[in-house]
Amino acid sequence: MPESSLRPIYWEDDVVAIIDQRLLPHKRVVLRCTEPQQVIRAIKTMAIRGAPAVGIAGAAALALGALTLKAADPQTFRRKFVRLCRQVKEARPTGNNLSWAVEKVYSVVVENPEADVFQLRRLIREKVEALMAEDVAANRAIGAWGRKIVPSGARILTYCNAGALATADYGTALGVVRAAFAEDSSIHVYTCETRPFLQGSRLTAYELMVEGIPSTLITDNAAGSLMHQKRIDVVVVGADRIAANGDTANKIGTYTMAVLAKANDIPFYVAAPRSTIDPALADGSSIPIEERDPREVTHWNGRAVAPKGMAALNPAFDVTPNRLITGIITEVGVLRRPFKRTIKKALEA
Ligand SMILES: CSC[C@H]1O[C@H](OP(=O)(O)O)[C@H](O)[C@@H]1O
Repeated sequence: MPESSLRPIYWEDDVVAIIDQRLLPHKRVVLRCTEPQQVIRAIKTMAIRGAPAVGIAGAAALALGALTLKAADPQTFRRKFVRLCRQVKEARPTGNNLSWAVEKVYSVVVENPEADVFQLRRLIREKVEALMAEDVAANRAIGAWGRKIVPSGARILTYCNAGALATADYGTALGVVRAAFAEDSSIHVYTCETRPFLQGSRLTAYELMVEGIPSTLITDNAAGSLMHQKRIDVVVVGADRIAANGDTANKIGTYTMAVLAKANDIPFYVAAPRSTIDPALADGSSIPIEERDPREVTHWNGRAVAPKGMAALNPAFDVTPNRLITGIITEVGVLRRPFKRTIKKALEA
């Protein structure tokens, strides 16, 4: 059992335990994975979700693969392992953390050309555990930097779930909230439900209730009205992929929140570790946007909401242009314009 009940993924000896977030907040079911395909399926079905958590899960899938791959010699092991790395990377396309984590784990294999299969298995497992610890440390640092942008008694609007459940623990946007609350119990969080997967009403609300942080659930449609009534002081969201110029992909609807914040002169911050930044992308125009099953829109809990046969669009993310972003809160500081320069500097820190 992990030290924090909100850790979405943890090791039980050589088993990868994953909380099935599709069933939260009312049921806590743990998926116990012994094969990489089980973890890949958990990522695809969003049993585990959240860019950093998906990266950690992808890395854990590789550690399971290293244990279960049938390879009599290191060459066969390496050949099969490369194939598995490609499979894991394809599990979800938008978040940068998945491919980033796979590359980090694969680098262990490349950097140890003389290692035998047993040594590679150990080195890969150690790398995965290090990535988990590094993500938690990064989130706590994001919280420490981020609390400085939260005014005393602030009413914070957040979107989707960028909490402990979306990372290895503690969260990014909710890491900022946790750090601010630790110093100022008068803050108040407004969490958007975040249709259609309801990460806000099911997961963020769950985290805030568990932590005893004053909070209110709102429909996505209510956000603009609250901002217009001057009932929101700052918006803080997570991210799935940040381009070199600061354009940011995040849950569908984030762009709407950014436009509304701009229209109401409310600061809009993105909170993310550097593992979410994709320096190879000059801007957000080429960030791959995952299209998910339209039934996530037309149905809920297996029951039809829309008429039978109704077509539905279900892009899982949108891209917020950097001009709508006040700052990007990372583990090495709050990045401001010009993002191309400050992001480059942050990646070199
Ligand atoms: C810590 S940022 C997590 C990020 O991932 C979420 O997407 P999904 O639930 O589809 O994995 C959302 O965009 C969050 O902001």
